[in-house]
Amino acid sequence: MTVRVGVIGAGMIGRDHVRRLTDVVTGAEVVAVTDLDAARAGEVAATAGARVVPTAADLIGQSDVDAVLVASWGPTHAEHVLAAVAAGKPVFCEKPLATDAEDCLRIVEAEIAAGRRLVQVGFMRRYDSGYRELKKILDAGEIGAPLMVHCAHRNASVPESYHSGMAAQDTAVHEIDVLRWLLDDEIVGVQVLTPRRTRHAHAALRDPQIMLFETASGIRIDLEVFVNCRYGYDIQCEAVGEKGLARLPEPARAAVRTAGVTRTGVPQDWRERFVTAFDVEFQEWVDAVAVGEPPGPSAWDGYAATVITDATVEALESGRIVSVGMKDRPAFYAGGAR
Ligand SMILES: NC(=O)C1=CN([C@@H]2O[C@H](COP(=O)(O)OP(=O)(O)OC[C@H]3O[C@@H](n4cnc5c(N)ncnc54)[C@H](O)[C@@H]3O)[C@@H](O)[C@H]2O)C=CC1
Ligand SMILES: O=C1[C@@H](O)[C@H](O)[C@@H](O)[C@H](O)[C@H]1O
Repeated sequence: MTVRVGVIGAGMIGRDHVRRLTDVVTGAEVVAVTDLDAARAGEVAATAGARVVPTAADLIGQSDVDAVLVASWGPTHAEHVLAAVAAGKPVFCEKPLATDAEDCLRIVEAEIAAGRRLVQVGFMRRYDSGYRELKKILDAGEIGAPLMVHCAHRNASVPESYHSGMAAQDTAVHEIDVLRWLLDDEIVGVQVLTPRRTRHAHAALRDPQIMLFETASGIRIDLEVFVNCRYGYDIQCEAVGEKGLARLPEPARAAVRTAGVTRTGVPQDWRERFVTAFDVEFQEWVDAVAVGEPPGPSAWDGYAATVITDATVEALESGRIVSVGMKDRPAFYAGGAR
């Protein structure tokens, strides 16, 4: 079966996912695209031989749209996801599931009422081969019980519109999700430390930040978020356990030796670093939709990520240790932080 996809949002990532669904993934076809900017929608639709539809509501209602991809601005996600669930259609929503925890809960409730898993949130790191290798090592108990995890998330630079809260909401949200999944544990508390500010950050931006998370079982996680590091896009993760440690592999790159030095390139942005993870993420989503299986990261994971990022922003603003106030996980989403 070919999964016919309708796409809401034809901006930077929407355009890239249309290319992926058209040229990389098998078993999918983009049939309709909508964007507030009709010209942009037209341009992107043309690359896939799809048609332009005026609004998101129209697109979700099209009879030949089997599944929906939401790649519009974060504050619009909840409305589109709720409409897709109401129509009984599988929906892939780029992160965040919603910018507000209450909206995330509304989606959770709607999905439970629908009686089957329809929502997948775009946490692509769970599809990265390096993170998957780490997960296998941890699950097999090779390093013993994990005690600490040291992480870094560095971007070369960010636009002027990026504000201090986005370090959690837009950037650390990926670690928050992947660490819940890796450790099969819940984050229960957070503190944020602010070192000396880099002179490359614009005046109102706290950069870098050190986020300290504690899990329910007592694992301590330190995460450096540094979004003006200048040298490239760099993701680090090292789990230390009772009898060893496991470190996320560097992306494979040739080492060049010349003029007395060895050098290995650093990816320049997240698209380059996680391109294969995105490809695998979409192939697995399409395969799951085609056979009616439950998709990947759930609406519950989207809710958890938003609650934890909210607590992280509060910790940054207050300077205090903040407890994460998460509801109990419904049985519908049983199976750990997956
Ligand atoms: N998984 C990842 O690593 C990444 C995820 N994202 C997420 O993807 C989403 C989109 O980000 P970008 O592509 O960078 O933004 P963008 O601003 O480049 O594109 C968003 C597009 O959505 C359209 N749009 C907004 N509201 C709409 C609505 N109600 N109906 C139809 N179209 C609408 C806008 O006109 C724009 O063309 C965000 O939620 C962002 O957090 C973005 C970058 C990386
Ligand atoms: O999702 C992403 C961006 O929105 C965010 O701004 C970056 O910091 C992340 O590395 C990237 O994966």
